[in-house]
Amino acid sequence: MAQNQSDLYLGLDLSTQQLKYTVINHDHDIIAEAAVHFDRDLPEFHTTNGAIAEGDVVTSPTLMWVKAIDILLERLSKNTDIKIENIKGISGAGQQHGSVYWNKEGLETLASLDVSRTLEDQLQGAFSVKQSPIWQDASTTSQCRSLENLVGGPQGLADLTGSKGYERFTGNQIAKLYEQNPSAYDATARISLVSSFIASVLLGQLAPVDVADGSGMNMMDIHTHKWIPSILEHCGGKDLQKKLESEPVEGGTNLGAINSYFVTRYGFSSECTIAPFTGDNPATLVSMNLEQGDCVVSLGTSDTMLMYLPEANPTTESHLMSHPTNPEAYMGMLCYKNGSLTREKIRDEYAEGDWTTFNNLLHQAPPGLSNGCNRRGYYYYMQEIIPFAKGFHRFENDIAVDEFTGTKEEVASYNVRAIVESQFLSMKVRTSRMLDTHGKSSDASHLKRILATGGAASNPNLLQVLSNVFNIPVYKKQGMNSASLGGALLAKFAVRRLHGYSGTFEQMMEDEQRDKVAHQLVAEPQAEYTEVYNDLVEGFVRLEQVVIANTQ
Ligand SMILES: Nc1ncnc2c1ncn2[C@@H]1O[C@H](COP(=O)(O)OP(=O)(O)O)[C@@H](O)[C@H]1O
Ligand SMILES: O=C(CO)[C@@H](O)[C@H](O)COP(=O)(O)O
Repeated sequence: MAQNQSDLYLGLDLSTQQLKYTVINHDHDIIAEAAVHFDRDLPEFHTTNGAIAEGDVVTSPTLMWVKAIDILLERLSKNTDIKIENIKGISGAGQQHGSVYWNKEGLETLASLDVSRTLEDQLQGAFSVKQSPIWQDASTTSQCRSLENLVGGPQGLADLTGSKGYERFTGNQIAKLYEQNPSAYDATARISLVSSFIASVLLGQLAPVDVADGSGMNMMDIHTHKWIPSILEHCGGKDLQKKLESEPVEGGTNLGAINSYFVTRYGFSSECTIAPFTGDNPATLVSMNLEQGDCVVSLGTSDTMLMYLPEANPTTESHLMSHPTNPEAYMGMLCYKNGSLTREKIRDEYAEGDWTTFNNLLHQAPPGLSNGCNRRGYYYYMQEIIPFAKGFHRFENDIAVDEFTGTKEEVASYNVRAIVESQFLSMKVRTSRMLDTHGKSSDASHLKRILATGGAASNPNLLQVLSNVFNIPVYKKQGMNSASLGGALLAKFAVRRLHGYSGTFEQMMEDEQRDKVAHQLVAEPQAEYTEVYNDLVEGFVRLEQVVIANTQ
């Protein structure tokens, strides 16, 4: 099958609040984008922002994701801009760390789908655990400590797997199930990540975990990309190796052709290739076409900072993940649970639930929030990952206060500015610590640009503060959904390799991307404010220690 100008590639992204698709052509132009929004389009599953939270236990109904696939593919097949039979490959991404538990019957059904019925109808009984634990879960602290103890402490686990023990990481979620619900664990034939779950559905059989998403499990050797047998046994007994079925695979691998169900029901070509699905953050990284000195800030449901790293220097404060397309390289990551949803809380409380009002209030408060009184705010509506803290904490002249003092409008503007500044200051402080660790081996110590993405990157006011806090310009790329775009590019890479291409992913991007000026400047540092933020760092770190001590 030769390459053809009419060839298309499909990327999917099953993130926290939506399932999205992006279709690209041979030149990487975006032909179509759409999404199924879980709360709005599937209210019968009763999620809030795509999840169901019961204290620290946070899950999503697995069947909701199945139904979202039905709806998204139905919409895709009706999109007249796309000839579905021209889609040569599919890949994509999932919110990281979340897990899906298949029972034996479920896998059998998957292998023999009836084309006259929906996936939802057929896969209702397919899962031994009906609520999938997701990345917002914070209920596995004891499993994290136990796993760290097994390998000599947090740094020991980070040295082996790229990260210390984190509550949301899949190995700790599996260990909790193994300990607390042995009957459900025993009824589990196979375990998927959210990413490999979608690939499995499209293949009609279990798909392997990809190495980049596999490094968000606390169970994979970050250097060899293989499962660590002693950790598997600790988390899930002797059976876990079997439940994962195979070792993780590198991005760009051909997993096989799409299941005939999708050929007959939606008109896909029977030659359409399925490539490994990765995590939404690694997929975002590959969509961004990074140059030296670039980092990515994704303001989605979570806020993340992503960076290409040529060498492994694991720390206990950041994540080191395998690179999605370069087996020799790594992705450094910071992840904040209190991203968009916590900004929404402040918007709803102080800005009438409206982003324009939020932006006006942001401009009313002085940058740095001083103006005769030093104000600081730390906002962790959910149990934060870095730092491990919870609750809303405000300070005036270093003294803890329940609320800022001032008129109603001043108080509103202080809270709006305080949340935005404190979120970006935390990122700046931890980015420079990460760079200090990697500085010897990487050019990343000289960050030159931030490439911004995610739903909140549509707000230029936030990006201006980001630029001022980091003192570097902020750029954006075409398209709404960087993770599904990354998925479409990974699909193309896999198809090109299947047909003999021997170059790297980066070479493919260099040679075949038509629009070379893909990043647009959206904010430049304003000299009068950048100094303010430099001066704030010391006080920010000091008061953050008080917050951490108060929430232990
Ligand atoms: N104008 C805006 N200003 C700030 N945040 C926004 C704006 N528009 C959307 N968002 C945020 O974007 C978030 C969704 O981002 P998105 O990347 O689509 O999420 P995910 O991929 O995690 O499902 C919403 O929760 C919302 O708070
Ligand atoms: O936990 C992490 C990364 O470690 C999150 O970033 C999830 O991957 C969810 O992503 P979004 O839905 O916010 O894009």
